[in-house]
Amino acid sequence: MAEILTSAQMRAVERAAIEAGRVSGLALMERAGAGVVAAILETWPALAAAAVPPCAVVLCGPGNNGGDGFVVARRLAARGWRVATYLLGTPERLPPDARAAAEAWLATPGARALPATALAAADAQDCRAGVVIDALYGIGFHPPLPAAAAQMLATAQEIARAHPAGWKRVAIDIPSGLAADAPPPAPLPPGCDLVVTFHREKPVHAALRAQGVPVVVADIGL
Ligand SMILES: NC(=O)C1=CN([C@@H]2O[C@H](COP(=O)(O)OP(=O)(O)OC[C@H]3O[C@@H](n4cnc5c(N)ncnc54)[C@H](O)[C@@H]3O)[C@@H](O)[C@H]2O)[C@H](O)CC1
Ligand SMILES: [K+]
Repeated sequence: MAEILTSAQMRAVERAAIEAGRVSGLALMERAGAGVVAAILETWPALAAAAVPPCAVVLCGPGNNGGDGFVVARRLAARGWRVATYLLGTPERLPPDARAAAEAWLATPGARALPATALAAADAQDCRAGVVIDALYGIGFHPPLPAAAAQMLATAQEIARAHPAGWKRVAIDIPSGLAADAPPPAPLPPGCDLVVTFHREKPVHAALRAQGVPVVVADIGL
């Protein structure tokens, strides 16, 4: 049974690797984003093989979880997907690694990088298959969930419900609104179809799996 790390232990592992010069925060973010994309394509091969490029709606939060979302957006767009990101906050206030990831995404030709207030379920009605990606909050989250974030997650559920056969809901690291180090409330808030975390599971993941939520642990070289 792989060990479970608390959020503080995870940060310590990350910090030690960065301070030892083995890796940068931005490289970890890039590996995290690549791990999320790999998990999506392995979980739903039909999306990878779709004749019509799938869509991705990426909800990006104010921190490095949001930064992971920008890496995922850029990598899916590079595979020909139709991608739009919605940022809760402003690029200027992102932490450095997330800002760099946002700028790399913004430099992508045709990148649709929108504010959170622009998110509407109608955005995706002409797209029959894709993923809604929750990159709002990860291990840095402490309840309660801000109303603006809750509204984005509710819209994401509407998008996925519009084409239930084709749209999947993916949470980066942790479904936003849940604390990393505590068991989630029962019943869970509106679900997600896949959670992709990094390096090791945190306490919340064991409980999510016990409630039937698939959890993939992506190796990010730590
Ligand atoms: N740990 C690793 O090895 C890696 C982590 N990555 C990703 O980074 C996030 C953690 O990022 P962080 O910036 O610390 O926090 P979040 O993005 O989870 O949260 C953003 C920000 O939001 C603020 N906040 C927290 N709770 C609330 C609240 N209730 N209301 C409003 N605002 C809130 C708080 O200030 C946070 O800083 C991790 O999950 C991974 O996705 C790396 O990319 C890869 C390696
Ligand atoms: K998340």
